[in-house]
Amino acid sequence: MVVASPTHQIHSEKLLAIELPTIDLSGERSAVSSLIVKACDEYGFFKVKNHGVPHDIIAKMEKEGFNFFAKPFEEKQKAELAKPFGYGCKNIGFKGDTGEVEYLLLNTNTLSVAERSKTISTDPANFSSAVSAYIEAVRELACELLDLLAEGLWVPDRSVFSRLIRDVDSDSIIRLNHYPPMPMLCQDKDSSPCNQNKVGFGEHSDPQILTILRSNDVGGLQISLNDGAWVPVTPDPATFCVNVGDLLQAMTNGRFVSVRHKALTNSYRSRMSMAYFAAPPPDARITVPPEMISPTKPALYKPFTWAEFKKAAFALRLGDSRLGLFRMECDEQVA
Ligand SMILES: C=C1C[C@]23C[C@@]1(O)CC[C@H]2[C@@]12CC[C@H](O)[C@@](C)(C(=O)O1)[C@H]2[C@@H]3C(=O)O
Ligand SMILES: O=C(O)CCC(=O)C(=O)O
Ligand SMILES: [Fe+2]
Repeated sequence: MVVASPTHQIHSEKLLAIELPTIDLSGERSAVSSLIVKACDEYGFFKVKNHGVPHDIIAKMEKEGFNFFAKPFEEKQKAELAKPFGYGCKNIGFKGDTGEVEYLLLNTNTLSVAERSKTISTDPANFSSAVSAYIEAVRELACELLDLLAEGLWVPDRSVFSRLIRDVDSDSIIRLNHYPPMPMLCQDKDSSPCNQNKVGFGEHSDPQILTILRSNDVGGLQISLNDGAWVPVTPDPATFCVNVGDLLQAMTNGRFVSVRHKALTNSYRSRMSMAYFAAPPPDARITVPPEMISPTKPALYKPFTWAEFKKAAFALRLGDSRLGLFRMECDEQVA
């Protein structure tokens, strides 16, 4: 993991101005797989370009997202479905977390998208086809990245991770977040500068295997380094931002870390992000490839299913750490 270097500090904001690695997926395969492993080792976050997701598919999805969030609140509320799916505003999860965000959370199953579209759009067929095309393309990207990761880790079973996402019963989800512009907070007129953006989506790690995120050209995403410093991620609509989730941390026996991140609002401009959370089927057992366990690196986590992990995750607050409950030495009852 990266440690904050004082030379990178912007003193007035106490933020670091370092850039995440951007990996060109059109490069030579073994070089690309090594770079991805390096980025996961060092940051847990990286960007990808030449990712193969067609521009028109992204543009259609973004248009549907912006159209939806531009509707009057009463209209959007019609898409409030069984929690956690559907439209949500300010409330995140079941445990009282809040933020300056509104969102649409959908299961990625094609039939489910088609059904949900009826309450989301006045042109459900169009909405459904845009979302399904985006999900399919981003799922392919997630699978390719997971295969490259397995290759870079020298795991002989190259589809050990991607198989879980390709499964028809995969529990992957898609989330569209909209952060309306929010004037900055001024805490103390006389002493401190007015430089505090409001929290849109509070500090957390993503519970799934891998997250593939993109946003419009408005900044807001920040990631936490292991010394507690926050690093803003420069928005770049030409790339996808990829991050390790809790399950990938478990499946690499703690080698890759599911890095905590948060999203702040912008003072002047609307920000929209679209996140694909790649997850296995509920009954999938989360195991570590045998090559990643040795007498010097004994298994860190107890075996568990995604359903068990998800149940534990959704019973916790947004910022709580969940993997700790599944560590070998933890005696707490989690099932
Ligand atoms: C407070 C919560 C919201 C969340 C479920 C949880 O109990 C803890 C994890 C949260 C998170 C973060 C990443 C994704 O945005 C999300 C959909 C997920 O799978 O885990 C959210 C959950 C949510 O918003 O329901
Ligand atoms: O909006 C963002 O950039 C981050 C959103 C996020 O972390 C999430 O939806 O889990
Ligand atoms: Fe997240």
